[in-house]
Amino acid sequence: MIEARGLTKRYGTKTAVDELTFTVRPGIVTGFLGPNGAGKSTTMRLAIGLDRPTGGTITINSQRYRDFPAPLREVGVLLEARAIHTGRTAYKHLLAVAQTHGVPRRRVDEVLGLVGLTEVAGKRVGGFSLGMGQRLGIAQAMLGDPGVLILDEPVNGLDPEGIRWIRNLLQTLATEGRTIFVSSHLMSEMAQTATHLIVVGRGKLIADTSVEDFIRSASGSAVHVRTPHAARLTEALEAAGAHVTLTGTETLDVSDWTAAQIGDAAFAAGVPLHELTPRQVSLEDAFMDITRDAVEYSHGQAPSPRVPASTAAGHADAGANTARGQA
Ligand SMILES: Nc1ncnc2c1ncn2[C@@H]1O[C@H](COP(=O)(O)OP(=O)(O)OP(=O)(O)O)[C@@H](O)[C@H]1O
Repeated sequence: MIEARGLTKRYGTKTAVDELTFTVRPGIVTGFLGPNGAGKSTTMRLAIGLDRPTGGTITINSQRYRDFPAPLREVGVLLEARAIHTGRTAYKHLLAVAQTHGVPRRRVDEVLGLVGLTEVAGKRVGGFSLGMGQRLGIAQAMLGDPGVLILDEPVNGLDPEGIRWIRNLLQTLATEGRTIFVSSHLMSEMAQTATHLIVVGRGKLIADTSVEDFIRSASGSAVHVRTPHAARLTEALEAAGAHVTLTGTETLDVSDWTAAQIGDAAFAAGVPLHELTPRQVSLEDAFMDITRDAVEYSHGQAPSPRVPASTAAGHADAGANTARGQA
């Protein structure tokens, strides 16, 4: 279990992590999602003691990382930028790490087998492809057979086969009861790997939700309606139980009703319609929508008018602990 409570990290005037509170539970893969610069790497670095928080705490199994007598046995870590001695063979590299942490030699063979590198164990790491390098990084993280894994963008730059492999491995390791915390800036990737999502933007918590809830709300449809009598139609639809968002003087969005139902209700209320357009929202769109403010801020652009599609309403429903209001 990983627990962040009011976790804050400032670099000068820059707040990289801003009062983050979340819990990463064992037995499932938890995705840590956010656009570039959202504070994911910083949070992970704080978790493993590579940096000290300006405020708040982050603990692993109720302890700070630096208080573990044998951290390798508690937490396996794969950070984005890895420093590996490229002249060494994969076997020698892992053996060197194992020996400095009191891990028996046979465990090196085990982790090489686990990540499918047994055949190339005698090859120099310098000649490894990106995918092989990632496998080696994961082998190293697994050396101490830790109950917690923290992986920063492990599928970055991998081919589809490599992505599928990591995905299956993480799910298997989670099923064994481990805590798996894995960052990414791609929603579609996380949707297929993780069970739970923690979404950050500009260092703040945006959503803490199950992937299932996120998908259910994001893929819900909305219908865009234009009518010269928007207020009257809203009243009629709401009286009939529809969820309506007025988006302009003549426009509204209706979620969870079909275009036919809305058309019939408008006809019954004697309201003319000028437009009736169903909209489907993709997962990636939903993610872009909830992190849009954070991305715009980091690019220094003025906020554009929000497209009030079903994602906005969907997001509000998406998580048990949706925290957009604080962002
Ligand atoms: N050592 C540092 N000094 C100053 N600013 C930093 C430092 N480390 C990170 N930052 C800033 O903190 C913010 C969060 O960075 P971080 O690398 O944690 O984000 P991220 O979500 O991991 O992004 P990415 O996906 O691009 O790696 C960024 O604006 C970054 O420029």
